[in-house]
Amino acid sequence: MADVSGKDLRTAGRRIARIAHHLLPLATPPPRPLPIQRSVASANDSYRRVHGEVSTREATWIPACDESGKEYTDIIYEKAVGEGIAKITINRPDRRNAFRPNTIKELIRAFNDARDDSTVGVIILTGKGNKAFCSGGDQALRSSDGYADFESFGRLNVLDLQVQIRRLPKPVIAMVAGYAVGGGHILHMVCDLTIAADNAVFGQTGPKVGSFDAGYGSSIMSRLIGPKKAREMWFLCRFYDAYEAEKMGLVNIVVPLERLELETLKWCREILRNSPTAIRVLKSALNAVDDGHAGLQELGGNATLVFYGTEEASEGKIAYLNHRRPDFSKFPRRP
Ligand SMILES: CC(C)(COP(=O)(O)OP(=O)(O)OC[C@H]1O[C@@H](n2cnc3c(N)ncnc32)[C@H](O)[C@@H]1OP(=O)(O)O)[C@@H](O)C(=O)NCCC(=O)NCCSC(=O)c1cc(O)c2ccccc2c1O
Repeated sequence: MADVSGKDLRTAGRRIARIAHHLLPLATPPPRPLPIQRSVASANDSYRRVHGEVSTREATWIPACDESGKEYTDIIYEKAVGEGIAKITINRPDRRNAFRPNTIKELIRAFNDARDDSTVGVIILTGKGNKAFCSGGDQALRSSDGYADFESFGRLNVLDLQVQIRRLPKPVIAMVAGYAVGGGHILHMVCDLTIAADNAVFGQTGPKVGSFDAGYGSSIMSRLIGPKKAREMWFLCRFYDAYEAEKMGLVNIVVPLERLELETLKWCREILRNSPTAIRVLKSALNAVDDGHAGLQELGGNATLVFYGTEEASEGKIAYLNHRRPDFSKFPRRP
């Protein structure tokens, strides 16, 4: 039997007592919990003491571009100075920010840039002006095979954009003033969060104008608001105000129009205080089931990405490069 000193026994005793304290039912009844409101408030207070207030000041936006160096005509792409926030604005206000294929191509370029820019942690998607976030596909350009602007064939390239937003490893926040309808409503739904102004209006119009989105536009909506409400929204094509949308779970918060950007910035800054890797993995985890194999692939890719940073993964690579057997013996096989 191994030698066990009195000190070892005392240390073990203290450890057992500490663990038991967490596991056993308490002999005396626990103190009554604080009313929920007060305990949340005091938790928030202590968070604030350590981290400080989240700033609600305006951002300084500067124009951004992507590596193609091409000008944008249908969108405005900006980054906030020193903040890690990118803002992408659909800029066709005279058409209620309806998108044409070129708009989508520009959006895809800007989102790609924001994804690859490691100084960017959160992306805001919005529409120019207060009347609309986006009114969907430009119906004047609709042809028998999609939407066509400068080309002789049609496209439904907004579907690529939807997938891009879902897979983008950074939170995308829809900042909605005015109408988010048709394909514009689907765009806000595929974003991670939606901050709505009190003048926001949400709805599908497809069946009214001879269209439908049977992809994310249906499945994600059903997830967000439930199958019955999703049927109501698609079959009746009614519009809903911001508060109804909030009640349905379509939006995270409704704020006065004049506070829309400041509130959105506050949410961005609060997210940016948190671990980017945790957020990245959580976004893919939250999408994984709904996105099927593609969702698992995204989540799995994140696991590999994190694993590559470990000594265990490096051992495999170094052994290969040095033409020797890898020695994984020192790495724990955790329970
Ligand atoms: C959004 C509105 C409710 C706003 O009404 P309001 O009264 O405020 O403004 P006006 O109606 O006067 O509009 C001002 C001006 O903008 C033009 N406009 C607005 N929206 C569009 C649009 N989507 N396309 C083209 N033009 C638009 C409007 O004509 C006016 O111009 P004037 O020259 O006449 O002054 C209201 O505008 C509205 O209901 N808009 C239409 C909404 C709509 O039906 N959108 C299309 C749904 S289908 C879709 O988006 C879609 C796109 C895809 O890429 C898909 C891909 C794959 C599957 C499905 C897809 C899909 O369904």
